Amino acid sequence: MTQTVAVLGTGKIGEALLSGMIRAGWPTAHLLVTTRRADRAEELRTRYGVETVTNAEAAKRADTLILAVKPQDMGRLLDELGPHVAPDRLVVSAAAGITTAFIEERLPAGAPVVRVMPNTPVLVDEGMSVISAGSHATGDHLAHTEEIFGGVGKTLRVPESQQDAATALSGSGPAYFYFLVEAMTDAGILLGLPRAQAHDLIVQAAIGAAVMLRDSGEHPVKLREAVTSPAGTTISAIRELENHGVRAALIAALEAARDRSRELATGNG
Ligand SMILES: NC(=O)C1=CN([C@@H]2O[C@H](COP(=O)(O)OP(=O)(O)OC[C@H]3O[C@@H](n4cnc5c(N)ncnc54)[C@H](OP(=O)(O)O)[C@@H]3O)[C@@H](O)[C@H]2O)C=CC1
Ligand SMILES: O=C(O)[C@@H]1CCC=N1
Repeated sequence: MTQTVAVLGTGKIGEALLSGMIRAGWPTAHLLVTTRRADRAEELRTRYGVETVTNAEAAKRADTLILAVKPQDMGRLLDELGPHVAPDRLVVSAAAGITTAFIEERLPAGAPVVRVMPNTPVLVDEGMSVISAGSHATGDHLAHTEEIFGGVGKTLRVPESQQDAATALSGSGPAYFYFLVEAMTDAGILLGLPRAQAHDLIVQAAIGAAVMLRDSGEHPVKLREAVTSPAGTTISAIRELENHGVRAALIAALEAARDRSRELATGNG
């Protein structure tokens, strides 16, 4: 029997997941969504043909509840949900920083909780979802979570102690690549190329590089060396990247993201 899944807080990541589940063949009759605003509910009904309900109704009717509100809204949502969640319901949180312990404290004793950090490429079925079990979640709960998120990309199980780091790398990860593309497109403008052409060149270089990274099995250093001819163009660029501390900047940036995820654990932000 198909289980019913509810997405609570259907914003950017909630909608990305919802659309992916529908693409993966999840029957819309077994999907529920909740929103804070009526106009957003209307938009989702029209776009996906899914039923929109209150959080309390979702808690009563769905077998699995996916919480996709901001970390700062999680405490309030759980206060509203807590009394309506039966102990056999699986609660999956996609919120950055929020621990399974934070959620468990606000649900009936023994409720199974799974923490997941997805990323926006779930929209194109190339997501990465990092999954950790709370203290009452079983192998079956993890497998069910993988079934949902595996339909829109890869999944990886990690101990919850690694979730803040995973959030810094893969939850936020796409943003760093968009930032690089934006900056490199600006460089193309400086070098005199039309913006559209600069954009296309950089995006195709990014796609080509990403596919080679994924499919060649080669270490990134090897792939970079193959581009870097003696006394050539690439090494001149690499020297500037090193001179400007780009490697150190990336390490510091991801450390800051990891620290911010830890701060969000309190739900106060
Ligand atoms: N964006 C991303 O790339 C990723 C985000 N996440 C996590 O996903 C969560 C959501 O992020 P994101 O989608 O970007 O944020 P959004 O603000 O786009 O989505 C959150 C949605 O939840 C709604 N909401 C808030 N409170 C309630 C409530 N009580 N009942 C129903 N709906 C509610 C908000 O409504 P309203 O519009 O009225 O505010 C909003 O539409 C965050 O916890 C984030 O850490 C995880 C991985 C990646
Ligand atoms: O920026 C954020 O907090 C969310 C979590 C990971 C990606 N976006």
